[in-house]
Amino acid sequence: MDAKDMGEDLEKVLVTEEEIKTRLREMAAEIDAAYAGKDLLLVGVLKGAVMVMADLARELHHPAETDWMAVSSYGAGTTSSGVVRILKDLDADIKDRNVLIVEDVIDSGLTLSWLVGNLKSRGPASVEICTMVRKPLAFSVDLDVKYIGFDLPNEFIIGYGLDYAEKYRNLPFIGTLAPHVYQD
Ligand SMILES: O=P(O)(O)OC[C@H]1O[C@H](OP(=O)(O)OP(=O)(O)O)[C@H](O)[C@@H]1O
Ligand code: HPA
Repeated sequence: MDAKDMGEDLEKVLVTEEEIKTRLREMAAEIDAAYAGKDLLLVGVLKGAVMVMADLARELHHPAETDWMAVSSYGAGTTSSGVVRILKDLDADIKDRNVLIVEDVIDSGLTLSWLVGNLKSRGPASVEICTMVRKPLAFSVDLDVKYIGFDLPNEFIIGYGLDYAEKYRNLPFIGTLAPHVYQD
């Protein structure tokens, strides 16, 4: 799917496919340097992080392992409920392991603050966060985010894993939707 398939539904492109690729390469280089000679487990948060995980993992030289969690924090709408439930837990035991959480977006920060607390309670050697997008609301939450693709304004975004009612995850760029889509 691409911009031309969106017709009138696309408002604007905020981050192009090329910009995402370039930034991912830079982030992968930082992660390679930080974890050189160390164990590394990438933990993707389903479903949004699928694209970031797939592309980031392939940019890494590190033989990192991957695992997945599914948590529910958003319903079908566009605001966080703040209530987080584990829908699918990790397969791996993370005791004494270096965990790097991979996310598509940190918005209110509620999902990640809960997840970091949950993972830290399992006795890992370290827990860090890598996200493609961070939004300004997350500044009000005490979250140390080591690797950030892009800081974007407080608008609802779609593409590159990010959905509106499960659609538009398969866009190669990050953008916003025309207002009529929400009203239809
Ligand atoms: O910082 P927050 O306000 O908590 O929002 C961030 C969370 O919201 C999105 O997931 P979502 O619940 O939409 O599920 P999805 O990844 O399956 O789309 C995103 O992938 C993060 O996990
Ligand atoms: O802006 C967003 N878009 C899609 N999913 C999201 N989950 C949190 N914020 C967003």
